[in-house]
Amino acid sequence: MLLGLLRCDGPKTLENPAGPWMEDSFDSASTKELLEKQYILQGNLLVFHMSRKNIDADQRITHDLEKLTTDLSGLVTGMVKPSVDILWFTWRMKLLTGQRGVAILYTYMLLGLGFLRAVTPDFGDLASQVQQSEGTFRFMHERLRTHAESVAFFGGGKREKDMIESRFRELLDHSMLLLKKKWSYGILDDFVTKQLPNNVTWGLSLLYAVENNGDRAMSSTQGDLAHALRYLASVVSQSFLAFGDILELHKKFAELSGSINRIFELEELLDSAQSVANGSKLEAYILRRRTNLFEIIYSSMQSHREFSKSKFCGVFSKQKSGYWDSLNGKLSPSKNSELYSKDAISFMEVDIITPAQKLLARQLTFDIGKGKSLLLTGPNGSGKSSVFRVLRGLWPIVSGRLAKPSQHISKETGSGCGIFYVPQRPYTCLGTLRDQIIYPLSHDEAEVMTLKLSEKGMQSTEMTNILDTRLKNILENVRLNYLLEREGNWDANMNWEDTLSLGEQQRLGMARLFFHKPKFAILDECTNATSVDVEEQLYRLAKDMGITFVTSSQRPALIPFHSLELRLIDGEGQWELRAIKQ
Ligand SMILES: Nc1ncnc2c1ncn2[C@@H]1O[C@H](COP(=O)(O)OP(=O)(O)OP(=O)(O)O)[C@@H](O)[C@H]1O
Repeated sequence: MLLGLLRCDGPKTLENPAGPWMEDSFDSASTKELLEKQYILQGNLLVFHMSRKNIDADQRITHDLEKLTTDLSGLVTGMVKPSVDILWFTWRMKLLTGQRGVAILYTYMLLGLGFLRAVTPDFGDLASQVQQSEGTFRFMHERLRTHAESVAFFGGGKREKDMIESRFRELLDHSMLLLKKKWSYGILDDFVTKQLPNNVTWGLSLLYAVENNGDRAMSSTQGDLAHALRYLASVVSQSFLAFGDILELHKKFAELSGSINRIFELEELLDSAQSVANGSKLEAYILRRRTNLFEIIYSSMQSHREFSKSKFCGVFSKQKSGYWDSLNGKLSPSKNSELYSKDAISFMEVDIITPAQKLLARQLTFDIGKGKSLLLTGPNGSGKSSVFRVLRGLWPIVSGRLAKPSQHISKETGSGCGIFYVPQRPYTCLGTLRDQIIYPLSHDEAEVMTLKLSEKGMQSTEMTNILDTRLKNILENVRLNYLLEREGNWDANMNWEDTLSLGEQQRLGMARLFFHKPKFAILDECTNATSVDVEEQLYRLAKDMGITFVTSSQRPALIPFHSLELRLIDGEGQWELRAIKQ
C-alpha cells in the first residue's frame, strides 16, 4: 500500500513537509539579509534630503520589504513543488502513453503559457501603484499626527481632511482597478490552467484506452483495464495541475515585479547618493545632514512624547487621562465662556490650567484693542503657549470668559479672518509652493478670496495670475523670492519640510500670515530662528498692514513693536501686566 501511494503521490509525500520548512528558512534568510540592508539604509536615510525626491522610504522599508520577503519565500516553494511534480509525472506519462502523450502535454503547456502571457495585464505596475498610494496615505497620517497642534493652530483641519480623503480615493481607485483586473484575468487563468486540462485528461485517457484495447482485451480482465485507466487519469490530471501551478507562477512573478521595483528604486537611490557622497565634498554636507537627522529624530521623539500628553491624545484615550476624567467631574468648561468680539481680544478672569491640572495663570485678565499689541514673556514652561492654546480653543476655559474675533474668512466679502495663529513649530503642508502660502485654504478657495477682493467677472486664468502676483509680492516681503526662482514656478511640489531650513519655514509661516491679513495675529515664538534684522522687518511689515499681534518671544528687539507686556512670573499662577513706554 505504501508502495502504491509512492507510485502516484511520491513527490507530494516528500515535498509537502519540505514546503513549510523551505518557506520558513528562506523567509528568515531573506528577511535577515534584507533587514541587515534595512539597517544600513536607515543609517543613511539622510540621502533623501539630497535627492529632492519625495520617496516614501518608511513604507518601502517596513511594509513593502516584509511583503516582498513573504512573496519571495512563497514563490520558491511554489516553484519547487510543481517542477518535481512535472519530472515525476512526465516519467509516469511516458511509461503509460509513450512519447505522443508527453508531446501533447508539453504542446498544450507552451500554447497556454504563450496565450496567458499575451493577455496578462501589467500586474507589476498596478501593484506598485497601489503600494505607492498606500505609502502616501500612511505617510500623510503619520505627518498629521506629528504636526497635529500646528495644524490645529492654523485651523487646517478641513484642508488636511480634504487632502487625506483625496489620497484615500486614489488608493481606492488603484486597488479597485487591480482587483477588477485580477478577477477577470483569474477567470481566464483558471480556465486555461485548470478546467481545460481536466477535460483534456479524459481525452488522453481515451487515447490510451483505444491504443491498448486490442492487447489488453486479449490479456487482461475488464477490472484491470478500468484500474489502469483510473491510474492514468490521475497521472495526467496531476501533470496538468503541476503545469497549471507553473503557469500561475508567471502571474505571481508579474505581481512581484512591482514590489521588487520599489525596493530596488530605493536601493539605487541610496547607492548613487552614497557613492557621490563618498568621493566628493558632499561628504561634509552629508555629515552635517546626518547630525541634523539625529536631531530631527530626537526632537520628533521628544515632540511625540510631549504630544502624547496633549489634548489630542486625551481625546483618543479618554478613560486613561486624568484630565478628561476630571473634566467629566469637577473641572468642566464654564458655560458661555467664549464670546465673539469684532475688534478686541479680552481675557476675563480666565484660569490657564494644563490637562495635568497644573494651574499656570490664575484669573488672567487683559484687553487687547486694535493697534495695542501685547508681548507675552516668562521663563520656559511658564505657560506662554498654553495661553494661546486656550485662546485658540484647544484647551477648554475652565473658569472666566474669553472674547475674541472669528477665525473664519467672510464668505461674502472675502476679507481676511479676524484672528490667525502662527505656532511655535513651523508646519509645511504637502503640496506646491503656492499651497505653502495660502494654507489652510485650497487653490480654489484662495482664488475665490482673491476674486472677492478684486473685480468681479474675471476669467480663471486672470484669477490665477492675480493670485500669483500677490503671492510673489508676499514672498519678496519675507525675503524668500529666491525660492520661486530656484524652483521655477508656483506648482513646484516637494517635501518642503526637508528642503527648507527652519528659518525659511518660519518666514513661510509669516508669508501665510501676510496672505490672510488678519486683524489679530497670534505669534508664538514663530520667528526665533530668523536673524534679528529679518525679524524686525517682518514685524514692521505686519504693523504697516494694520495687524495687531500677540507675541510670545524672548527677544528684546521686539519690545518696541508692542504696547503691553504680560509676564507669566513663575508658571504657578502669578502674572503681571504692564504698559510698554514707546
Ligand atoms: N498637554 C499637556 N499636558 C500637560 N502639561 C502640559 C501640556 N502641554 C504643556 N504642558 C505643560 O504646561 C507647562 C507650560 O507649557 P507651555 O508650552 O505653555 O510653556 P511655554 O511657556 O510656552 O514654554 P517655552 O518658552 O519653552 O515655549 C509646561 O510645564 C508643560 O510641561
